[in-house]
Amino acid sequence: MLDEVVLNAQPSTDKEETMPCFQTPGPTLTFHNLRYSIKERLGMFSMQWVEKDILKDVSGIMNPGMNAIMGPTGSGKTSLLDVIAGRKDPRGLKSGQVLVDNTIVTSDLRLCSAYVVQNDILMGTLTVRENLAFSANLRLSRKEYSSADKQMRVDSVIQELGLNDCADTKIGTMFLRGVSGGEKKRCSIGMELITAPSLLFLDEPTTGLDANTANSIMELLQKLSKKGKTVIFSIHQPRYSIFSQFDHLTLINKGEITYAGAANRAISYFEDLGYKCEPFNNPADFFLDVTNGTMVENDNPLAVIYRKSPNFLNVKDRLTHISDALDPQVTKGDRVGYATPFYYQLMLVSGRTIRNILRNPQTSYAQLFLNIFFGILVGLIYYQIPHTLPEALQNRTGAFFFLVINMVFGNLSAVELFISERVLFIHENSSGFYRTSVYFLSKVFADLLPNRILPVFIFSAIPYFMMGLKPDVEVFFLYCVTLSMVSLSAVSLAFLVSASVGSFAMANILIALPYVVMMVFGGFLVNLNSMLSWMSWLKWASIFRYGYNVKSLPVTTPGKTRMTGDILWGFWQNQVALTGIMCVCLILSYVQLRRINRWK
Ligand SMILES: Nc1ncnc2c1ncn2[C@@H]1O[C@H](COP(=O)(O)OP(=O)(O)OP(=O)(O)O)[C@@H](O)[C@H]1O
Repeated sequence: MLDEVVLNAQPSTDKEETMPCFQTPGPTLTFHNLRYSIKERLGMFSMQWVEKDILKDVSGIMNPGMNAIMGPTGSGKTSLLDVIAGRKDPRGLKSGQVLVDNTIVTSDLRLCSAYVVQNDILMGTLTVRENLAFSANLRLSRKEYSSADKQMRVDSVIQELGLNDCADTKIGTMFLRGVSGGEKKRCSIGMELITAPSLLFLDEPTTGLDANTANSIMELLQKLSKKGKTVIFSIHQPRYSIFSQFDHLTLINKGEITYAGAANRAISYFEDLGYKCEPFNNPADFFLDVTNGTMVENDNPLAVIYRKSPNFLNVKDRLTHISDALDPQVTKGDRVGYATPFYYQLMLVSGRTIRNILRNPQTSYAQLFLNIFFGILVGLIYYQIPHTLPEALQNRTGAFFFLVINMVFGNLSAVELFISERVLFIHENSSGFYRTSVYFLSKVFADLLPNRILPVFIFSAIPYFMMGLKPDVEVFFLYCVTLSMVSLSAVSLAFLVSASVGSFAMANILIALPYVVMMVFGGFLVNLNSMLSWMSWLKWASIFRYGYNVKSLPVTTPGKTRMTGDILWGFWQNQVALTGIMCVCLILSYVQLRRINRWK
């Protein structure tokens, strides 16, 4: 289904037909008296919090064209961009409003606006065309766009962004060299242009790129702006050729605006204040030097001067007119829904997950190899278990404990399941690609189940026959079911940990703890009846215990081939308990995914 847009089609040559997405005129974005603050702890162990303003009473107007937000490191340019793009936690916004074409904007605008993040977030195992097709299929409504329309949109974006040469090259991963940095950035911009946005936000689009690539990215943005789009971006210290492409410049320092107006009038503004830009000095460097040089402790004299300047008074005047005409009942951004239905999203996201596993199979191979290796090892150690006591009992107990340990600890790799894609999920989910439930179910159906069940069956079969357990299909099946359930419960717990934390180090610590506690309460290392009663309840949560209980099933009893009702009843009780653990972990994982902080 990922191929809903036919991926290898030739780019259309009809210019008029392929460019409709770049014709919509951009809106005017205004922001009034924005004050944004964050809470900081007074000291590392302090219970007291202080509020720190990172945007202080900031107002401005951004028209269609190239709107740059510039300032020194930590000045608040990304924060300003995020607040006006609806990406920053709305709880921090203490006052002010953002309007798009004189209509109040809610933070749900992020679901339907275009925002290119600083670090390109793309699926590395997919090609440029496949990534763009993924965006088109999910973000363009099926009612309004046929497959051919979507394909045409992908082709036109590839053409417009000059991505023809690398359209069928993979983006690249840790193991795979892919497209260049500039091509990756173009592809990230293309992911957003697919929806034909008239308003485009970009966070530091040139950071990490060499001078020529940075220049070509900015030329591309300028081309878009010339077609009427409102392009708003933060940028740190651009070279002159880039600076000269700006239409509007907002200079910010310590959360306050020190200049806002036409970019080509900024030098004369500062020269009027007595700062001289040397003939060969880069204006961007000059502005940062002036800004940094005038800061006196917490005073920001340039911001004070700006607030008295005709530029600011003019902005204020226009903003007052807009405010007066405002209808507070009308908002943009609420009732924003997804462009595609649930089942369709599930097919596309699952398809991408499977494709990603197939193209990046190292972990799956390692998992399979480990299972086969341990299967043979267990089979050799406990080869043809004798039927006489005490060897029969000791070896069978040891063998089953070993099997269950492998089932549980063999799934440690599952903690990376979600962490490795966390940033991608947050970006796509908050940009309105798909629902959280879709992502969660795609992981369960396309990753968790197939990746964990197939190796378990291979692993289980090898030692079963080597150990000389009961040659009975029914018993073998029940034995495999138990080990699969042990594996799935252990994976679900790993998935819960993976969904709850953002770093591998934390996840490894958090998963090791319950696994070890469960092992202790598994019934092999300690007699559970002789334990302190207030501790012994932990046995009910032990995956090891329920898995280990299977040991009574496949015993070769000469002359007795059927299982008694008691044994079967005990067997199903264990399966119900394992299913319960699995379901609880999966439900909690889903809750954790929903709780992830999507704000910047
Ligand atoms: N969520 C947050 N939590 C804590 N501090 C924050 C948060 N967001 C922003 N800040 C602080 O606000 C200030 C402005 O940050 P911001 O990222 O907007 O600056 P910037 O100008 O974009 O810097 P840079 O060029 O280094 O990216 C910084 O001191 C930063 O530490």
